[in-house]
Amino acid sequence: MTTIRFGTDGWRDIIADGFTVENVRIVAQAIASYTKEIGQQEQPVLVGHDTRFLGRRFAEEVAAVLTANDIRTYLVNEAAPTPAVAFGVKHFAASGAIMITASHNPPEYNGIKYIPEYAGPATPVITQRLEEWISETCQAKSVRTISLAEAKARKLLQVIVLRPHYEAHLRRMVNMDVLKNSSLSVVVDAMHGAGMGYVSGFLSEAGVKNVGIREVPDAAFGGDLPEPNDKHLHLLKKEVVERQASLGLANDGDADRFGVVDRFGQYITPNEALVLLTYHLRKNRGLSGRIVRTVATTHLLDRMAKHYGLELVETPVGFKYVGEEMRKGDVLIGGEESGGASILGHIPEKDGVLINLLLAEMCAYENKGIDQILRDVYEQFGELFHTRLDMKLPEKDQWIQQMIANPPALIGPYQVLEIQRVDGVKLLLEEGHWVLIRPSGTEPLVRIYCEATNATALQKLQDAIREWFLEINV
Ligand SMILES: O=P(O)(O)OC[C@H]1O[C@H](O)[C@H](O)[C@@H](O)[C@@H]1O
Repeated sequence: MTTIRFGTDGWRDIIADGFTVENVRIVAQAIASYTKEIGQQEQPVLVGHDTRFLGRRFAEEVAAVLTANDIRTYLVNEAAPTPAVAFGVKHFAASGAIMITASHNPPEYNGIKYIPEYAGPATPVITQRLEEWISETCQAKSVRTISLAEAKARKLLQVIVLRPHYEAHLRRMVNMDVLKNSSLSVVVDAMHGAGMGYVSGFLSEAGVKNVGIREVPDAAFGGDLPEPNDKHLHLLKKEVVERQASLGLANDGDADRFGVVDRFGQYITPNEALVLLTYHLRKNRGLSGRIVRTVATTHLLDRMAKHYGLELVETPVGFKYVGEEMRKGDVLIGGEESGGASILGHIPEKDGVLINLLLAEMCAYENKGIDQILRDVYEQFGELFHTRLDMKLPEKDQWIQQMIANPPALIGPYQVLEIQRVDGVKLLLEEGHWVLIRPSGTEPLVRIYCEATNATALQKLQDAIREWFLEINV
């Protein structure tokens, strides 16, 4: 039997290999046992799924196990974004939610995210306890399950409509009037995921000219990955340019991540989007609070925090850590380099739908293209240059451990001034450049992030790093 592990953000495995009905039932049973252990069995549990292959079927299997354990189960009536399901946890005062999704992974994957009662990603303490319950469930072979008909007859199962509640909340978070009066035209790319119709529907309601692409469910994701990054947004780039739109907005498979393209079809990185949003929330919305970013996220946010007199908090990679800070309160924006963010007044979970709408709102407020606003930001705060290398190394763990224990004293011509070990190893260099080396928690990769205060320095850092790998023949 394959081991079920909760990685950076839930359990993911290949459908019919590790991700089987049997294993899904085991995870559901473990969550049922955990829910009872923490005394929350009287509250309902939400069950949602995205557009992946067999998503509905797996969600029903989960519901059958929860109800067999006498836990009231609210099964979401259709494919839904992870942030909508997380919002539903708060809205329905649930003890938590089980979301069937493998986020932006390839189509052959599916997975489970557990969202506890605070409506954000499960903390490592919780996932560790779940893993313990999983192994106990396997040993004791203690999975309970009943038919959905019986669950309904015993009034334990209810199919719920979630979307209007989440949309009502979005209307409170986004300034519809500003959008209404704008001359924006947007292309929205749902990448065949659960975000279908959410961003485009909201924009239409606000009277913003927009067109949706890849807004039909496709478990094969059109032969692409539902990952809204530079590599996978070629269609959106093309459509934005061809239609002479002012903005392109995308979401990943479960719509917790965002992706942005400017009017020239140029990709806007999540680091840039975070900087833009911070600027917008301060300048146009007059909001205040702490800025939370992961170790891998741009230090331009630090400059902005300093300028605005706001506290900056750094966390390890993973929105579970950002969310944890948000739960302490007073966070203006929490975000990460991989395309996740949330803001003040929202749930402590990354929400690609909300972020996309806020970026459109920003363009409407400023009456400018996102590229122009970015230039304004750079004029005021200076520009930083960043990149990420994802490396497949044969001896990954050994290499990383060595790097963490004995990092180099020099990277290219730049001396290491400070070593931090919050997540992997982060080397703060001369002139304000930095390099972070860490193992991915979701893929068998080493991630190397670099940020420099000028483009030449970034190139020198990248060259130096490539040389390390030439030495070990990768
Ligand atoms: O770099 P990794 O460990 O692979 O994690 C990358 C990302 O994975 C998931 O999407 C998490 O939700 C994110 O919070 C995290 O940033």
